[in-house]
Amino acid sequence: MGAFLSVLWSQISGVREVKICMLGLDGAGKTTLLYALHLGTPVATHPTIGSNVEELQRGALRLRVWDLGGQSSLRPSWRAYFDHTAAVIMVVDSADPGRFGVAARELAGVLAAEELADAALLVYANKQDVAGAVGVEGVADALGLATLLGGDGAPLGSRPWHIQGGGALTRDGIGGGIDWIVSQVGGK
Ligand SMILES: Nc1nc2c(ncn2[C@@H]2O[C@H](COP(=O)(O)OP(=O)(O)OP(=O)(O)O)[C@@H](O)[C@H]2O)c(=O)[nH]1
Ligand SMILES: [Mg+2]
Repeated sequence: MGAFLSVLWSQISGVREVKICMLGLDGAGKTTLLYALHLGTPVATHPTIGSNVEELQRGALRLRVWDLGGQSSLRPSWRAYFDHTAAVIMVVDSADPGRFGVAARELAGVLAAEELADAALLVYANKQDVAGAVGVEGVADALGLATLLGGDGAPLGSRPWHIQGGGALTRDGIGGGIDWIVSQVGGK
């Protein structure tokens, strides 16, 4: 019924709502990124217990962005949010290479969910402002993105994906990441 009303509303108003799930390990910067996008200014954050949700308007698209708490005890509940998700934003702390392996495993688990079979993937290599942070290519390699998503025969098949570097605190690169998502989901 909810989905029916949503389709009806989009036909009447011309505005289409798109669901996005933002996830990643605790402390990666998801909540900071959500509010940098929503408010345009840095906010003080606390570890998220559960989720936050905000809407971003981009032309006729209304992006409903869910920010899911990343502590290990919360990760099993991510899947409850996946239905009807058009795009996933995986936020990675580029200054914490010791946890790239865990992030890669969590990402592989997420993308294996059948609800996300058609979802586009944006990896946001956050905290590029921190001295010694690993660059975008290094993060992509560490997560094994090309191998996981390399097309036919790859463990996770093929789907549109993109990696964007930047900083949620400095707001570098945040617009570019969202523009890419809009380019992927805008025509669907
Ligand atoms: N230097 C730097 N610090 C950042 C950046 N983004 C976030 N932080 C800091 O990282 C810490 C964690 O940020 P959060 O946004 O709360 O992290 P989270 O991913 O939402 O964490 P959980 O809610 O526990 O999953 C905070 O102290 C932020 O200020 C960034 O781009 N650069
Ligand atoms: Mg949070």
